[in-house]
Amino acid sequence: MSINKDFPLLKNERLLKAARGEKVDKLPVWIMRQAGRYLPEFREYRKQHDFFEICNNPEYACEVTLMPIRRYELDAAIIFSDILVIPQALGLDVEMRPGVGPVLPEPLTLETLSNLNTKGTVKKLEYVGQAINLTRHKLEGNVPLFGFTGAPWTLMGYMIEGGGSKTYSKAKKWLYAHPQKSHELLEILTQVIIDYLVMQIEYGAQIVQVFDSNAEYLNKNLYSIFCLPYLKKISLEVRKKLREKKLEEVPMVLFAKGGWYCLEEQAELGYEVLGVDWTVEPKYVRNILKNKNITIQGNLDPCALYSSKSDLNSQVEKMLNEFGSDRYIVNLGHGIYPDAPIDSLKTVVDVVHSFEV
Ligand SMILES: Cc1c2[nH]c(c1CCC(=O)O)Cc1[nH]c(c(CCC(=O)O)c1C)Cc1[nH]c(c(CCC(=O)O)c1C)Cc1[nH]c(c(C)c1CCC(=O)O)C2
Repeated sequence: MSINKDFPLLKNERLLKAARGEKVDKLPVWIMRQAGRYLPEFREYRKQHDFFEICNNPEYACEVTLMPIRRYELDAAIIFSDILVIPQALGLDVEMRPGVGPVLPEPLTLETLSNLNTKGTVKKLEYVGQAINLTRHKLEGNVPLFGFTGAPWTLMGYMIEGGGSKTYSKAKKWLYAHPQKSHELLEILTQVIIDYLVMQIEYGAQIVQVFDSNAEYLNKNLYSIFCLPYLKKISLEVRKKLREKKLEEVPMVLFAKGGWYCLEEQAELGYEVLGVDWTVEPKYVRNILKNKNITIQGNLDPCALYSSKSDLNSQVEKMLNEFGSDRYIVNLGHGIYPDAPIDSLKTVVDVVHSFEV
């Protein structure tokens, strides 16, 4: 499959500028899970197509990626896919069950670790690259396009638990009882993630985000042993491989949800942008990261979208004032919920774009 690299000129560089620490005309805003079930047009589309059918088909994935861009003046698109396509490509079955979420009927065990298909894994994910390539063209340069991946620990969690979990105690058991096997798995995932991100960038992703959604179940000690080294390897190796392939570097975002306990350490991993959730105060974040040349992304509580319009207005304004307009990308502190009122998102975007930088 060839890659069409004759890309349209990017007309809105706000988000990439903020990521690189350059001056912006207005604050950039995008929303995690912006292409999702809160959109009536997405729910309609899902009646016709299975979740992974959309992920697998570049034209479907492109169509769904564009839905929020048509409706709102967002400053970035994020390719429609899922973090669990990596476990799938490694040979695990993943089902998306309505009302339940992702289910892996046969979770990974110590015994099946050696059965993972580690050869040609990224080749199997090329359909994501094709979706990115098509979408980058269809966006006509209106906004930049995010690629993304799950972080090693977050993927490990889903693979061992067989889906989401309240405690991630089965996956954490590996960390305490089987540290060697844990490192073996994390290393396998890290290698796939590096090549997966490089592939996405080669196909046209203009910025990439690493989702470590399960950071909140660990602590500084565990995160230092089982996450930080792999996250650093990812940023360093991706950049090295881009240079070797003579591809342009793109900004990298790390979103370690609930990972405030090691924010300072995250700043040393080589990511331009760090995402933070709503449980951490803007002033705390700015203080820890001052003089670190890091852009902050976040952190409105997704539930704030249930507020009245005037309350939502003041909450967003308060957040913008507290973070300040230097090196800041506006987002929620986690993905938008399926029952979020669709007008609330317009309110957020309007407040952000009328904020004087
Ligand atoms: C942990 C995680 C997953 N997937 C993802 C993460 C990291 C972000 C996070 O922490 O929320 C990432 C993801 N998943 C999806 C995107 C698409 C792009 C976007 O709009 O942001 C992205 C960036 C689509 C999706 N991924 C999923 C949906 C909803 C499923 C459906 O349409 O039936 C969408 C639109 C399903 C999914 N996929 C996953 C879960 C836990 C669920 C169930 C929760 C839910 O139902 O909302 C795994």
